[in-house]
Amino acid sequence: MQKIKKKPPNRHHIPKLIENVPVEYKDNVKGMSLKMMSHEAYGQPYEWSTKDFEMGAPLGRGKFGRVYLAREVTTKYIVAMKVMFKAEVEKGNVQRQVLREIEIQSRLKHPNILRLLTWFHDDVRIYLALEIASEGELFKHLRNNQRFDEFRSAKYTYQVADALNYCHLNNVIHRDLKPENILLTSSDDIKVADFGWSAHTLSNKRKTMCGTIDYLPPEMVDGRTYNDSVDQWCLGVLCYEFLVGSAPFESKDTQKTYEKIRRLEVHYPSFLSAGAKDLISKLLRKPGDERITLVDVMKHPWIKQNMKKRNALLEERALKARAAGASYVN
Ligand SMILES: Nc1ncnc2c1ncn2[C@@H]1O[C@H](COP(=O)(O)OP(=O)(O)OP(=O)(O)O)[C@@H](O)[C@H]1O
Repeated sequence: MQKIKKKPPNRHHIPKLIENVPVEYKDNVKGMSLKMMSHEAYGQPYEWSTKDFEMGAPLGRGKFGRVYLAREVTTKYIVAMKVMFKAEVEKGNVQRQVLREIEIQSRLKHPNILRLLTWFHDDVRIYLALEIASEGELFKHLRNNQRFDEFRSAKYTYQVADALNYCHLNNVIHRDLKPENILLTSSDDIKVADFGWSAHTLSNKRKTMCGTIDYLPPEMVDGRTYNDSVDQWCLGVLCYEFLVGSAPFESKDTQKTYEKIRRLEVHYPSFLSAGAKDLISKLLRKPGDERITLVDVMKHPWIKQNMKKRNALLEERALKARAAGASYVN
């Protein structure tokens, strides 16, 4: 059978592209789309290089990379540019993980997964042009707030479940979910990041940092084989940490943490609602096949009720702000 080649969108597609864009943003999105379509790189093979980007302020620093705000010269499109030194990558013996991060992250296209827009390298460095998540690490927000309320936790849990479900449908297991690997956008939406680092991060951090073993599922603690249900376990730990402010198996002593995980020793504080407890306990099951599916997480009554209440609350606030003549943005 002949393969039908999908044509990239062109100017005639603009009305369709901006169909669902809120009226106040239509002109901006239209302008940006036109600029992108007239770019030399549009729909063509193109060799990106540092010449295409103006580098701005630093956004953060990882083990092997520094991340900067950057702007594509022609379109003025803002990205987060992760710059890694080849020598450091080689010294850390993480070439495979970098390739994996590039390979996985550039093919996953989901609203709650951080997009790798393009990448290139020179003799010394590797550059990853990533979608911007201007609110940075979720971890920072969690520590600033101590814990999130149920509305916020339910929304984030839903978005992470949606992202993971998409990964699993595409045969990708994240394996290293934790608030440090989740970024937040200016519209308070989740972007799951850090793909391809899991194997490295776990084996490395297990020795060096106690914190990261808190998310290990029992099958990994015991060195048994595992499948994608490890991500459901991690989602249970994450949802607990959103609501309580610390991970359920956290302990000063590594061995104690392992023991708590093995014994499924979870303390549910009294302020947790019955619905939240129900969802977390359905994710934190020792046998992987007993863990609630990600689709059922998204349909769980606690998630649905809280998302509904949150939307109603936001609408009410927006209406009040509009009535007061102020513009309300969330
Ligand atoms: N797309 C992005 N948008 C905004 N800020 C970002 C983005 N990507 C990374 N950052 C910021 O840069 C920091 C470092 O990111 P990076 O991915 O290098 O680090 P990491 O995940 O901590 O490191 P590693 O992958 O080496 O374990 C992040 O903690 C975050 O604050």
